[in-house]
Amino acid sequence: MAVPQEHWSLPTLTGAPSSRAASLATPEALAFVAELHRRFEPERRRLLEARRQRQASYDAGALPDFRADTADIRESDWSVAPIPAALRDRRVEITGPVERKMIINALNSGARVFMADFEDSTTPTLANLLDGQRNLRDAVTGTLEYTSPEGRHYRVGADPAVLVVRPRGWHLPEKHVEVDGEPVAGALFDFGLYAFHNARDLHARDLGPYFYLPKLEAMEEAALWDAVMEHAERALGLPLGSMKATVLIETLPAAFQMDEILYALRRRVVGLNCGRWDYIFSYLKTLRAHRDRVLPERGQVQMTVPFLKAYSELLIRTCHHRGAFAMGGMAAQIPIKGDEAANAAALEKVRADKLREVKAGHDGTWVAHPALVPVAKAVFDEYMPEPNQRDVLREDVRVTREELLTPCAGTITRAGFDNNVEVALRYTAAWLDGLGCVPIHHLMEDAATAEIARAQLWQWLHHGDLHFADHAPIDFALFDRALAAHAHRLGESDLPGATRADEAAALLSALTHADQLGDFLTLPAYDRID
Ligand SMILES: CC(=O)SCCNC(=O)CCNC(=O)[C@H](O)C(C)(C)COP(=O)(O)OP(=O)(O)OC[C@H]1O[C@@H](n2cnc3c(N)ncnc32)[C@H](O)[C@@H]1OP(=O)(O)O
Ligand SMILES: O=CC(=O)O
Ligand SMILES: [Mg+2]
Repeated sequence: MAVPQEHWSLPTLTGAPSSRAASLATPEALAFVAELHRRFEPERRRLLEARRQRQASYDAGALPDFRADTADIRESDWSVAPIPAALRDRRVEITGPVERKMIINALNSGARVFMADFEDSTTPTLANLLDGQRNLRDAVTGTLEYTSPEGRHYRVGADPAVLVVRPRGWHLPEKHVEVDGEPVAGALFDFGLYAFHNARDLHARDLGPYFYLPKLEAMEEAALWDAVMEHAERALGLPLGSMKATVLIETLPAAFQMDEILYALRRRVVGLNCGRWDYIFSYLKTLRAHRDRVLPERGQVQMTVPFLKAYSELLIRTCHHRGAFAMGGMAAQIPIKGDEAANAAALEKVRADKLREVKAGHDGTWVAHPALVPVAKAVFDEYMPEPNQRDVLREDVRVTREELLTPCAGTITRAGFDNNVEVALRYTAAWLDGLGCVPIHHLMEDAATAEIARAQLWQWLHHGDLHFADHAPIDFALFDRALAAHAHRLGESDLPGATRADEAAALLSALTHADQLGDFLTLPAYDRID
């Protein structure tokens, strides 16, 4: 409930970040965040409630569809605003958490863009968030340097990647900052602090500020971001539309509203991105009650399967018809040290993924590691000699509702089940320990990929009648045994999260045994940090 203005209190920050980091949470910056909260929190809550209602209808048997009330947006002729020069060539974008050394490495990686991530790859401890904001501020002012414990010195070189920041999604609270007795939204905290400190400097240099917007489910959620940015532009004295956004299409409901999301943000949107991992998670979550739409184990759900191919092609067609960029996504493979053959095979998988993307018409792609920049760049340089390929309209693409909703064929193996248990556990434990992205069996695992593992386990166990490829039933006893074994092994190891193994196992057990699939792993996990 809105608090009357005469009772407004000053925002409070709890917790004990380092003084250097806390120097960014100034009274003025927090007042800026508080103003965002007071203006936009009611609408954020309304939109989260709309998500719950839509999900209830899917649980009752309905299926997502293109909206009747927005047909005119899909059918009429309009384009997004002109793209700023700094973002006209986005062939390779590197992503990573907002950790100091990694930011420097990412900016120096040779990628055109660096997406600094407060979402899938960052655990939102107060220290991570404020250190991250500090690091980004230093990057913007050109003072970002780092000396490692081994004495290696890092500084940003000439021609760094263009900085794009991904704040948290609409669903996450920021419990360390309260306004009128309520926690602010994580999204508004991340966006607000970054914009407050950096927007004017970046704008003065024609470098932004630029944002990636995660996990949207409807055009109204995009419209809320547009209103937030408009307010911030006015408050900071920037021209309207100067804050630019690229939107991840990484939920199943959003795939039915690509035109609408572009339209809602048309003053400032630069493109859409195929956030494949959250998209698969969202497919599982949205259709969790639909026994006929269960997916095979996650290793078999590749971008080449029909429902994912349809989603990526629809994204390319939609973006290019509106003058926007159609960004590809993240291959999960990362370099493998000490095994040349395995490393070559991993790089070849990345190369094949990028080749598929550039040939389909994507204007650029994501990589998770600096060593993958040259791999992706070589493919895009060869097949996309111009800065982008927005002129490839993909008129041939016609995607139906059923194509987006039809699951791919495949199986569930015991190894796939066990891998889901291991990844969900190890990732959750690392996340609780403050590490939001970790390598597991030579794959990048972050909040999105771990959610797939967790959601699959829930779905396979709760349908109750599913079997492994060898016909053995999938049951809770097996899950409990696998979880206990992995928790023991992790606890005995020196892997990330080892000290949080039991806590992570208890959380996963509760989430997996619960009658309802929890919306996000990171929500109950957030109660266990700081
Ligand atoms: C689904 C999605 O949302 S995808 C987007 C979110 N996910 C990400 O952004 C993934 C980012 N990637 C990472 O976090 C890491 O690459 C990991 C965790 C997967 C692997 O990390 P590591 O095992 O530490 O990698 P590795 O040891 O090979 O690193 C070698 C060097 O590259 C650096 N590096 C690795 N990944 C990155 C990155 N994404 N950005 C910048 N530098 C990086 C390391 O800091 C290290 O630097 P150093 O040699 O100066 O010490
Ligand atoms: O954010 C990206 C994804 O794949 O999820
Ligand atoms: Mg994601």
